[in-house]
Amino acid sequence: MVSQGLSFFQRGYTCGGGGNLSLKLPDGNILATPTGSCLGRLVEDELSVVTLNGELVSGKKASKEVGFHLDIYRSNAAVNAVVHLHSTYLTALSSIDHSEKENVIEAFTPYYVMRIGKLPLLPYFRPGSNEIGKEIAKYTSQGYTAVLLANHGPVVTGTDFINASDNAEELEETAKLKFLLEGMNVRFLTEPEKEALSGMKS
Ligand SMILES: O=C(O)[C@@H](O)C(=O)COP(=O)(O)O
Ligand SMILES: [Zn+2]
Repeated sequence: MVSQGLSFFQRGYTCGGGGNLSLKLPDGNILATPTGSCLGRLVEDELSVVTLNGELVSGKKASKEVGFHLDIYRSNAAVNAVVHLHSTYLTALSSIDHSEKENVIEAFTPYYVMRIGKLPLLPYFRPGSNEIGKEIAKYTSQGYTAVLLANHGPVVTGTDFINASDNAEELEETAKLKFLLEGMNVRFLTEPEKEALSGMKS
């Protein structure tokens, strides 16, 4: 988590104190980034360990978003890691008033289909609000890999921490491509092409 946080930071996927990370430990507790921490300067001994009910076991006070991380774990047993970033292109996308909110990135690459598939836009909530987790869980319980919090940024899950990180990076690059392709005659994947990729989850 420390090295991946630094990698996210160095490659511009996060800056300042934005974003938070968590993963499920073998004993069922959750390792999370402390509140106010910069992902580029995480300290191993300071990482927070909390129970699935949110009680602090060790380390510093956990992220103010640890509640939504826990709601996600409780919503879907296949999720073993959560990555929340304020990455530039996804945060820009989250700040557009989309009329269609069930999926704000129509697929134009197979990698997006294999890792994410659909990206719902959730309403705006104050960061740290208890309501965020309830809204996200409506989607993660159905198997969605990622959601976008309006005027805030992405929340991305994975079967393990590397998978969640790779999913978050692929999603940010897809959003970047979407903006690069703005106004161009994009060829979107057809339904049969998307169906042929189902079961090819990365
Ligand atoms: O946007 C926010 O304030 C939080 O969602 C966030 O990204 C950082 O909060 P902490 O994890 O509590 O530092
Ligand atoms: Zn945030």
